[in-house]
Amino acid sequence: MSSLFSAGALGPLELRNRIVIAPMCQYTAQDGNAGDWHLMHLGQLALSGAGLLIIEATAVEEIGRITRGCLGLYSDDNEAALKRVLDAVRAHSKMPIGIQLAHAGRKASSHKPWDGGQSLRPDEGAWQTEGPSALPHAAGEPPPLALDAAGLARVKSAFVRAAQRAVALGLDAIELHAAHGYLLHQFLSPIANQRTDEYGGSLANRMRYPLEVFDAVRAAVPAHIAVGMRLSASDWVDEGETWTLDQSVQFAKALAARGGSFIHVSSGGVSQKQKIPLVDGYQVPFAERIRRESGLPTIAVGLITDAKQADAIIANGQADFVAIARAILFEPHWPWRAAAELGATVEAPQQYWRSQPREMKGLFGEGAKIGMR
Ligand SMILES: Cc1cc2nc3c(=O)[nH]c(=O)nc-3n(C[C@H](O)[C@H](O)[C@H](O)COP(=O)(O)O)c2cc1C
Repeated sequence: MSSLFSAGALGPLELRNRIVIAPMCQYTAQDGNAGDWHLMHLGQLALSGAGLLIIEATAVEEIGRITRGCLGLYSDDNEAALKRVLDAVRAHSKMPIGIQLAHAGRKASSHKPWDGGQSLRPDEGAWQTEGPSALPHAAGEPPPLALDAAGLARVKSAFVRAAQRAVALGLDAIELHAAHGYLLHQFLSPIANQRTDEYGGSLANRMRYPLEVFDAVRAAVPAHIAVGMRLSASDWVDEGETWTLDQSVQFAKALAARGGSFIHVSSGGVSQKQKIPLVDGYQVPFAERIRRESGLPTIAVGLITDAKQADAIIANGQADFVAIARAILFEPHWPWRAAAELGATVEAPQQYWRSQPREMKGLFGEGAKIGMR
C-alpha cells in the first residue's frame, strides 16, 4: 500500500494523493495577465495525476511583481485572464487548484532570474520597490522605501482583495508566499527587517505583519478554502541575526493556533550570503521538525525527484505532502510513473484511459493502473 497515493487533507481540502505541484513562475504574463502559455503549462500539469496544483507566485499589487512577466491578481483584467485559463483547464481536469499570492517587496523590479536576476535600471522601466526597511537586497541596488502604516494597510488590503478574486475564480487553496526573500519573509528575517516599531526587533514583532496578513485573508475567504503559508525555514546565513528553524517552529505554532490549513517548508532567498547544501531532500528535516512541533499539515519540497524517496517521506511521517517542481516540469506525468513504481492507481483523463491496457503497460510495465475519473 503506497503512502504517496493515499488520500490526505490540507485543512478543509481533501486531496486524492500526497503529490503537490509546487508554484513555478513562468515569467510570461503581460501586465499580470495569464495567457496561452499558462493554458498549456497549467493544462498539462492538471492532467498529471497529482493531488493539487499550485499556480505560480501571483502578485497582489503591480509593484509586488518580481519581474514584468509575473502573474498578477490585482485587476479585473488579471482576474478575467486567469478565468479564461482556468475555465479551459477545469473543463478537462478535476484536479484541485490553489494559487500562491505574493508580494516581492524589495526583490521586485528585477530581471528574469536567467538574466542574472539583478534589479532593473530606470531606462528599463524600473519601479520603486517597498520593504520593511530601506535596505537593498543586493549591494548596488536601489533601496526599497520602508513601508509606513498606510503602506502596510494598503498591502494587507491587496492580499485580501486578491484572495477574494481567487475565491471568485473557484480556486481551492491559497498559499501566502512568506519564503524566498519576498515581502512577508523580509518582515520575518532580521536581515531585511531592521524596524524599530512593533513590526521589528523581537520575534513576536517580526512575525506580526505576516500573521496579520494571514488573519485578514483567512477572515475574508470561506471556511472550505484552505489557507496556508510557504515559509523559508532558514536563511542559511552563518553570520549575524537571521531567520532560523527554531523561529520557524514558533511561526508554525502561531499559524496553527490561528487556523492555518498548512505550511509549505522551503528555505533561503533573503540574502546573497546564503550557503545552501543542495542534496536530495535537503529541506525535508525542516518540514519534519515543523510538522512534529506545530501539528500543522506540512508540505516538504526541494530535490524530491524519486517515487520511492517521496513515498518514504510520507510513510516515515516526515511530511504530510511532497511538492515537486523541476522533476514535474521535465516529466509532466511524473505521478503516473511514480504510481507504476509503487503499484498504485493514478487518475488520468478518459481520453488516455481508453488506450489501456496495451499501450500503458508497454510504457510503464505491469504496475501502472490508470483509473478513470
Ligand atoms: C521555474 C521555477 C519557478 C519557480 N517559481 C516559484 C514561485 O513562483 N514561487 C515559489 O515559492 N517557488 C518557486 N520556485 C521554487 C519551487 O517551487 C521549488 O521550491 C524549488 O524548485 C525546489 O523544488 P524542486 O527541487 O522540486 O525543483 C520555482 C522554481 C522553478 C524551477
